[in-house]
Amino acid sequence: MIRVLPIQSRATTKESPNLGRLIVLTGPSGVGKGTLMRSLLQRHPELYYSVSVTTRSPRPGEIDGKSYYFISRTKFEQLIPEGEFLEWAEFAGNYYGTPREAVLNQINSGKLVVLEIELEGARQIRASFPSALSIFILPPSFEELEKRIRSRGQDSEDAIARRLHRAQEEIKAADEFDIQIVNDDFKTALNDIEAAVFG
Ligand SMILES: Nc1ncnc2c1ncn2[C@@H]1O[C@H](COP(=O)(O)OP(=O)(O)OP(=O)(O)O)[C@@H](O)[C@H]1O
Ligand SMILES: Nc1nc2c(ncn2[C@@H]2O[C@H](COP(=O)(O)O)[C@@H](O)[C@H]2O)c(=O)[nH]1
Repeated sequence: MIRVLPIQSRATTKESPNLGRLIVLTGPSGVGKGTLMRSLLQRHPELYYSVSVTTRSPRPGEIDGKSYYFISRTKFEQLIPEGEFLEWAEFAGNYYGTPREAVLNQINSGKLVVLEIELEGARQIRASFPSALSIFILPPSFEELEKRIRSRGQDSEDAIARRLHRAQEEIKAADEFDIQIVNDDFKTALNDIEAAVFG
């Protein structure tokens, strides 16, 4: 049986200096969130990266339990009412969610916990954890975003179209978040994220 912990509020976090903090990295698909995240984790292995649950099929090279926990739609839909997700959303035809218990345990043990998630989930986290640091990653241009999604070579034409369509809406929401960083020069963007998290 998995124990469901209460969601931490801003007040709880402020009153308990030993508690960790959530950091949310969001932005359109293909902007480079995952690549930036991996580099950030190499520089700072003390960060805890939350492995998400998804109903998407694994891409070549993706490992269950490391890239994602890959589960069926039926299983995901069972887990939602059981309160297993801190946030969840449907994105480009698949479900994605953040495992609640693992993340709350890490925060409670004082860790900085990093989530790399899409817009709707990031909004849910902002509502539940007002003290979370939220960072929106922007592409230098829409054309460059499309180039990056295509150069990754891992999505069907249909998936690319859905992701680009969604990206137009997501980019409009950038101002909702604490910090906006343009991922043009990779190292500059990485340094900017590092400064936002540790500065
Ligand atoms: N600053 C950059 N300049 C050029 N290419 C980049 C830059 N940052 C990332 N990329 C490349 O863009 C592609 C997409 O990056 P990545 O998969 O990290 O995006 P993402 O935002 O995590 O996408 P998704 O949300 O769909 O998982 C990759 O091929 C990556 O190497
Ligand atoms: N709301 C959530 N979004 C998530 C989560 N894990 C990943 N994502 C986002 O989904 C899209 C698509 O990812 P891909 O791996 O299929 O390219 C991307 O924006 C991810 O950041 C999650 O747990 N919750």
